[in-house]
Amino acid sequence: MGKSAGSKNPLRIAAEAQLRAGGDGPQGSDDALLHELQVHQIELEMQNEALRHARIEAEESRDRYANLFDFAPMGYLTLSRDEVITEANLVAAALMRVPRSKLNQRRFDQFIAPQAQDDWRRHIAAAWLGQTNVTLNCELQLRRSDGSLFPAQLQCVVMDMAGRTPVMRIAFTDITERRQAEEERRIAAIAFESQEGMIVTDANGVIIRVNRAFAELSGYSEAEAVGKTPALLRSGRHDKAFYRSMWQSLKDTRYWQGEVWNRRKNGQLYVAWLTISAVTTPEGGVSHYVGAFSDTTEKSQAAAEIHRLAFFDPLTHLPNRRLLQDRLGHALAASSRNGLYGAILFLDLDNFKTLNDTRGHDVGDLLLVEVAQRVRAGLREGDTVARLGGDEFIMILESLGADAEEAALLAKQVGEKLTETIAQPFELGGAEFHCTTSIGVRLMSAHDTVEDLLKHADLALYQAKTAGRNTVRFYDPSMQAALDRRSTLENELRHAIKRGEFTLYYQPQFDHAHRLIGAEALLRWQHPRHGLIAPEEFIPISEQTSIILPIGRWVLETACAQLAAWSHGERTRGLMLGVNVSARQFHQPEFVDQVRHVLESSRANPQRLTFELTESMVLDDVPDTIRKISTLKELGMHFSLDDFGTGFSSFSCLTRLSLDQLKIDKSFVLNLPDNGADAAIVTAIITMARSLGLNIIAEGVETEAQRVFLASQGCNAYQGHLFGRPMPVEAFEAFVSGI
Ligand SMILES: Nc1nc2c(ncn2[C@@H]2O[C@@H]3COP(=O)(O)O[C@H]4[C@@H](O)[C@H](n5cnc6c(=O)[nH]c(N)nc65)O[C@@H]4COP(=O)(O)O[C@H]3[C@H]2O)c(=O)[nH]1
Repeated sequence: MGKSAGSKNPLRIAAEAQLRAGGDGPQGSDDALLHELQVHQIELEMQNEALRHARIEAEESRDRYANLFDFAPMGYLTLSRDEVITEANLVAAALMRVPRSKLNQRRFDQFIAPQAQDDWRRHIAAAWLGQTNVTLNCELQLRRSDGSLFPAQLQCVVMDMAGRTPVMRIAFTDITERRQAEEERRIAAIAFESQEGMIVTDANGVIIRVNRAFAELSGYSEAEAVGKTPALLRSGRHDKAFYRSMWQSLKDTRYWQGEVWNRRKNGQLYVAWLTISAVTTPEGGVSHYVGAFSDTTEKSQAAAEIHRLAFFDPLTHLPNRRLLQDRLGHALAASSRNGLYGAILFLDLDNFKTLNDTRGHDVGDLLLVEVAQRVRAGLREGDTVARLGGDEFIMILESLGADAEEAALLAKQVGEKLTETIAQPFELGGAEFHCTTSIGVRLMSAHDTVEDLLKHADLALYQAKTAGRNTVRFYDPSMQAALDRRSTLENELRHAIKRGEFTLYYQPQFDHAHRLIGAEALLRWQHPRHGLIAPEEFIPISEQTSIILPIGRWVLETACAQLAAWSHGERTRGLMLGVNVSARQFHQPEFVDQVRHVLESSRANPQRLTFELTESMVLDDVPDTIRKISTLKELGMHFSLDDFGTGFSSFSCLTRLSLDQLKIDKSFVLNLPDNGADAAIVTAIITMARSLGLNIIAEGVETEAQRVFLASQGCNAYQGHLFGRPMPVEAFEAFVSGI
């Protein structure tokens, strides 16, 4: 047992020191043994004391660990190799909503959501297979004991148990809040990068963030905007009061929305729909302002444009047919409320087609715009003026009076005022233009319908036109009868040729020395019931329905046959024969061949044949006219321009046409020589014809005074009642023999 002092352990040295301090040292061998025993006793006591201390420390440390284990902010579980929970802390039990005692011995996969089972199997298999003491992280959906689910983050580690079967420790937390926060952040980020421009300012209105749409809409980059205030966008279109009321609303309700005019960086103005919300702190103060705006310029412009296109005529900006019908409906309702008569006026420009055909559609459009302005200016504020299309305008005059006669008188006065205003010369593309109008009027009272009103006003207009134009006419039921007659005539016209109802009349033409030089062939329709019908009644109908083509051919054949017959007569063989050709007939592609064929089969001398063309048909297609005239002239034919002066043929156009003759329209001859304007026109026409080397003939010469004036100006041929009326061939031949 004895040991040398040099190899003594510290415990023994301490025990011996303690014994020495007691004063008893070893004297003999018994004493030495006793001493030794005493030393051992002291050593044992000291060891016991040390062990007691160690145990107390171990117990304290275990309690600390148990507390940490139980109250750590995470759930802790220990799983056996067969995944049974062998240990769980209180937080784990709380998270699973189950008492800790019930958690133990349950399989952990019972707490995994069904849809997460596969994931869990994968993770756990990897964990068992992988290295020990290495942490494996995963996020899984867990299922509480009450069946509710929650997202959790798990850290799993397989612990090496020093020879014993390894266990798995799992630490897990509920990440519901983190997930929600992430989701909200994602939504906020997406919302912030929406199509709307977004601005976030601090409580002082200094911009701290803007989104991409802001940069696109305003033209300012984020760097340019941050640090400034939204005054950067100001257009200057709103006054101080506007912004005052905006701030007041933000102060009162923490919210404002409305339309604002903003200005882009490039100076362009735009309309924006702006919403501003204040972000408040829990204490109730404002921490930020969030503004969202979208450019609504196009939307408001598009809405206005759609409205304009749907209800207004794009040329004159007057209401169109749709809006007119709507307004008429309102006018009728008003009339039934107040018992007052109104009127609708249907206005149509006389000769608009001629202007359009001769001066082009652009000039036609200018006239329509001017007319629209004059009509609008000539009516009261509340009256409606609409354009139906073409040159047709409708006016609604409301509340004219309780008495029909009185209302009719007022409507008539308005109509006459309008015709006067439109009769004032127009300045169109640098040239003066005179225009007249026809107006049909229909009184309007409560029991009328929109359809009837429009139909009757149209009939009245038709009557105004047939009454010689430039007039105002009221609706009269007899107009319907006239229309019926027109459609009957149209039907009958289709059969008139084969029934042999057409005939040609011949009107003589004389030269300045009163020698008969020729005749104009004028068509007549010998109607079985209505007697002789003048061409002005049926030619327009036949032109509209293309019946003019067989009629024109019949006229040509008959006239050529007549020329051929006259070539045998002493007094008739030298006569020229004028034949009217309609536009449709002339412009048909086979016209030249048709003429050639008729000339050949009739054996008429083309040198004696003059085609009378009107100005408007020539101008319809000038190249076609030039081509056809020159081909037919090669056969020896002549060409005369009929109704000259009513159209707008230009000097240069006339020179290109290789005409032989100009015919002064009878409307200019009618008031000669007293009407100064007509006299001036006639003089100008004659001078122009002479300068072009053309013959000139005046038609509609009824008086000697007219003839004398025409002769004094250099006119060298005449046609008119003064010389002879149109007559059937027999009468004409007798007329020729009698000269
Ligand atoms: N107030 C008045 N009138 C006079 C006088 N002298 C002749 N007239 C009329 O003036 C018209 C002259 O014919 P237009 O200008 O070619 O005008 C013609 C012509 O454009 C067209 N027309 C006549 N026959 C034919 C035809 O065969 N084919 C075609 N396409 N049109 C025809 O019908 C129009 C009217 O013919 P009409 O009724 O026969 O009317 C004829 C004739 O009767 C006069 O001194 N005073």
